[in-house]
Amino acid sequence: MNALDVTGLSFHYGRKEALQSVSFSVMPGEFCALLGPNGAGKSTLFALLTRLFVSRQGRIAVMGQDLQTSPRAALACMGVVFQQMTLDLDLSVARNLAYFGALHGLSRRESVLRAAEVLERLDMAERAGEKTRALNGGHRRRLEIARALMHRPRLLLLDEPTVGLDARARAAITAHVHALARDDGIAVLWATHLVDEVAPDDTVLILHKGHILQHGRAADIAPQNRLPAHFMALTEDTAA
Ligand SMILES: Nc1ncnc2c1ncn2[C@@H]1O[C@H](COP(=O)(O)OP(=O)(O)OP(=O)(O)O)[C@@H](O)[C@H]1O
Repeated sequence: MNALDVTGLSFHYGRKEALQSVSFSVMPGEFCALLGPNGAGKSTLFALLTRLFVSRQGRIAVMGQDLQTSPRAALACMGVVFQQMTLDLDLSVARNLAYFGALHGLSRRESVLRAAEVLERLDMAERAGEKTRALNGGHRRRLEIARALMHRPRLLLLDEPTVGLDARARAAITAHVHALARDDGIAVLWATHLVDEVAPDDTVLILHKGHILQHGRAADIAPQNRLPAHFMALTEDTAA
C-alpha cells in the first residue's frame, strides 16, 4: 500500500490557481524531495496535506485512509514538521515530547518510553533533561523531528526543515531523515528549494507554478552534480 496518494489535487486562492491537478504517490521507505522555487505551491500542498485547507477538487489518502472522509485515521498515520518552529522553549526536551505524546493519547509510561526511543533515534539521548532554549538551531530541529515520530507515523512531512541552519546541522538532519526512510520504512515528503539535499536514490518531484514538471528517481533525472543546473533551467522563468 502507498503511504501517500494525491490524486487530481487543485487549489485556488480566489482566482489565483496555486495547484493544478497535482497527482503523485509516496511509498513506504521512499524519500521524496519536493523541489520548487518560491511560489511553486509547496506550502499550499502542505496546508492541504495537513488539513489546514480543504480542497474540493482531488483526493488525498494516507495509508489508504481518505483525508476528507476519515481525517482522524489519516492524520494519525502522519508526522509533520512545519516550517515555523513550534517547540515550547521553556520546557525541557523530555517535557516537549511528553506533552505531544499526551496530545496523541499515549499514556505517561508509553510517552516516557517512546520519548527515549525517538531521542536515541535522533542522537539526542543525552539532552533529554536540557531546557529546549539551551539547544542550538540544529538540535531544536532534530527535537521537532523526534516529536513528529512520537506516535509512530508511517508518513513524515517536512516543510523546508533546514532553513536557517549551518552546513553541518543541515547535513546531520538530512542524514537522519534519510535513515528514517531507509531503516524504518517511513515514507518522507521533504519540501525544499535546496537541491544539494537530494541523494541519487531519492525521488524528486519538481513543482512549478502549481504543476508537477518532473517526477522520478534523482539519478535518472540528472547526474548528482547536474541536478541544481537542471532544476534552475526547468524553473528559470521565476528567477527574480
Ligand atoms: N493567501 C494567499 N492568497 C493569494 N495567493 C496566495 C496566497 N498564498 C499563496 N498564494 C499564491 O499561491 C502560489 C503558491 O504559493 P505557495 O506559498 O504555496 O508557494 P511555495 O512553493 O510554498 O513558495 P515559498 O517557497 O515562497 O513558500 C503563489 O503564486 C502565491 O503567490
